[in-house]
Amino acid sequence: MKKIAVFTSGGDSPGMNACIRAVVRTSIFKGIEVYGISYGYDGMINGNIKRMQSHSVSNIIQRGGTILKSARSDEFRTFEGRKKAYDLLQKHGIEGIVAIGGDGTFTGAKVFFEEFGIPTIGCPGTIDNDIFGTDFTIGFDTAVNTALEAIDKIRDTAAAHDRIFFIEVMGRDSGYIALECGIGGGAEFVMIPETETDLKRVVKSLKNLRKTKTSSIIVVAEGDEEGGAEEIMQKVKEKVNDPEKEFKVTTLGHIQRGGNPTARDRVLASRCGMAAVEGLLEGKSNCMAGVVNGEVVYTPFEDCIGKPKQLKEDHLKLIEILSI
Ligand SMILES: Nc1ncnc2c1ncn2[C@@H]1O[C@H](COP(=O)(O)OP(=O)(O)OP(=O)(O)O)[C@@H](O)[C@H]1O
Ligand SMILES: O=P(O)(O)OC[C@H]1O[C@](O)(CO)[C@@H](O)[C@@H]1O
Repeated sequence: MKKIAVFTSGGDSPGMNACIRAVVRTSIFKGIEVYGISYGYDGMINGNIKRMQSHSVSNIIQRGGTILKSARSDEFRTFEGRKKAYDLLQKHGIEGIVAIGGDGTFTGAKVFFEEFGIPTIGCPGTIDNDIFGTDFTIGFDTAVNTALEAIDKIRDTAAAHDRIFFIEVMGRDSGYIALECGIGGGAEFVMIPETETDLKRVVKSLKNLRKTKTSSIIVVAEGDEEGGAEEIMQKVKEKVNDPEKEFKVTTLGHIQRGGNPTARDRVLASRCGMAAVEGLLEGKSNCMAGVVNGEVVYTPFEDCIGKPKQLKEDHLKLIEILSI
């Protein structure tokens, strides 16, 4: 293999740059040419591709976002779009691809590999941590710490004014961020898409609030089946029906996707990026390089996408027991 390409796709995540850097520098170390595709699959279709050198990735390890930009591409979902992407890669003589992104990115990569056969390895770049085959995804640790910092600050006001705060964190289909910062932020309740939300229990607890505590922090993953934080707050407020109790909502939003990656994310990104290039050179394909129990592991895309990543039962129990 003499030429490979790397791109980032789906939602950006802190650590993607560290991963790009690892892919570029490992390739150069191994004596192969490396190309960067900008704007994910759209860039692959439109020919947004350029050769990268070691200096192309200087001074980026500490930066959030992605120097290769990211996009969600509708055209790549069509066979015609993917054919255009294949023709473009052929034109440049690309023999292997590193795809940095989430489960959608890997779904696209799997379809593309099955149709056109260009060897592809993924790196798990998403804040959601919802990918099977890696204990953590690149960006998750940073996102959780950002959310946690915000929750700590909100807690000051909650405590000072005896308020009930519903804090919405990201996670369209996944409760990992909510659960982790709910534990770390000492939340009374965490509402996530993976488990049934029992609003009656929340209402009962808030009705009795003054007997035990004076304020409350409730973390809501945006994809909870009962709705977002605003909708859930309205439902709960109506049932609690107590004008003495003050309800507030804060939506953290994209603040969670930005910022300098933590040490954990930089190291994970560097390991996955290097492993992706090494995997391609060893003949691996149609799989993701992740880290499980401290070791690099290659997991077929099929499993990364198809197998659910189980939330830890003891994490759910922690919230219930420690918030009494
Ligand atoms: N079934 C599919 N066929 C072809 N391409 C797909 C398919 N599913 C997803 N893709 C491509 O992958 C891109 C990225 O997917 P998506 O928008 O779901 O983000 P993601 O990789 O899951 O990242 P995040 O977890 O941050 O949202 C899509 O915009 C689309 O171009
Ligand atoms: O920035 P966008 O395209 O609105 O995407 C937001 C989504 O991206 C994620 O951050 C990562 O998949 C989700 O948690 C969130 O719902």
